[in-house]
Amino acid sequence: METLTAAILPQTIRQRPADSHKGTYGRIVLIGGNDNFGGAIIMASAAAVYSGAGLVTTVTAKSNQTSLHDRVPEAIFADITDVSLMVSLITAADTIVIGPGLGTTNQSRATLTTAFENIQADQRVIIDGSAITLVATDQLSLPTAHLIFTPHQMEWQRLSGIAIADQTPQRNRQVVDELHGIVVLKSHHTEIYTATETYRNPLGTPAQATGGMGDTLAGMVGGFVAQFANESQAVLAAVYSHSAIAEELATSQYVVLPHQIITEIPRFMKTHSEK
Ligand SMILES: NC(=O)C1=CN([C@@H]2O[C@H](COP(=O)(O)OP(=O)(O)OC[C@H]3O[C@@H](n4cnc5c(N)ncnc54)[C@H](O)[C@@H]3O)[C@@H](O)[C@H]2O)[C@@H](O)CC1
Ligand SMILES: Nc1ncnc2c1ncn2[C@@H]1O[C@H](COP(=O)(O)OP(=O)(O)O)[C@@H](O)[C@H]1O
Ligand SMILES: [Mg+2]
Repeated sequence: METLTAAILPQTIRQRPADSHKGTYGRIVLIGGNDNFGGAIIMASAAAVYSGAGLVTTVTAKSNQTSLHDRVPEAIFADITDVSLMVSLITAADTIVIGPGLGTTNQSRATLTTAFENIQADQRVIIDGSAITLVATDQLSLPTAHLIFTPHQMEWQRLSGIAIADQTPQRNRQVVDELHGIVVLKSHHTEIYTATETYRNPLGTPAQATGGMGDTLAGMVGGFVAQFANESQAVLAAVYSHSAIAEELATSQYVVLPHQIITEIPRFMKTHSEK
């Protein structure tokens, strides 16, 4: 297992060409946030915007519209019950993040199934939170695409069938190979399984143990893969940045809140970008 270092940052976070525009930096659609979990998709959306994604659309419950626009005016809102709109947004996207706050009701299941049916092979898809739980409990068939799963240990137990105590790199790798995607297995020592390598994130702090921290990471992963060509590097750089920012804040804070990490992303990326 390789240990991630800060070297991943300038390798991944490139200088922006002068003749670029928002279309250069990815069209990303985030799907999730029921009436109760609106905060999850708002944090994910904000993280994608602050990571530099070019155009961000959030497909969520109507009850979240005002809060979304208040917190993240850069994001476009779409009503999650408007199925034909969601399908057209998915069709036009480069990157899709699905699951933060989606919930596990019949409505959540219908949204996930429709999304999966309309995903295309060249798209990058981050599957997080409730979407992982639904794939596991309903044994949904996965779309053919560039899949990136971001489970915490309990979600990985549901998806892989491996009990938390038995989640060794060897056992995890067998399931990762069957999933045909990148897996970010989140814990106090997050591991990232790419097609060929396994990495350990040396950073992170218990100050991060608060709801919404993973929703924020899902949005960052989405924002990074939407912009940076090398998908594995983009995932590694997002994971590293999320924890590095948290560690910086934790030097003077007992707890680090997800929205505080989000606010710091543009400064952190500038400091650690390609020189
Ligand atoms: N403000 C919001 O709207 C929030 C919404 N959330 C959403 O709530 C839905 C359910 O997700 P949850 O993760 O809360 O619930 P889950 O039921 O999927 O997982 C939480 C359970 O897993 C256990 N667990 C074991 N190892 C863990 C580990 N390493 N990290 C985290 N938990 C571990 C916890 O103790 C807890 O019992 C998701 O869609 C998620 O996105 C949460 O992110 C919390 C914040
Ligand atoms: N003790 C800890 N040390 C380091 N990182 C942690 C710790 N606790 C939580 N985290 C990080 O916080 C995030 C939690 O993700 P998750 O459980 O999905 O949160 P949520 O779904 O509430 O947003 C992960 O990135 C995890 O690595
Ligand atoms: Mg989560």
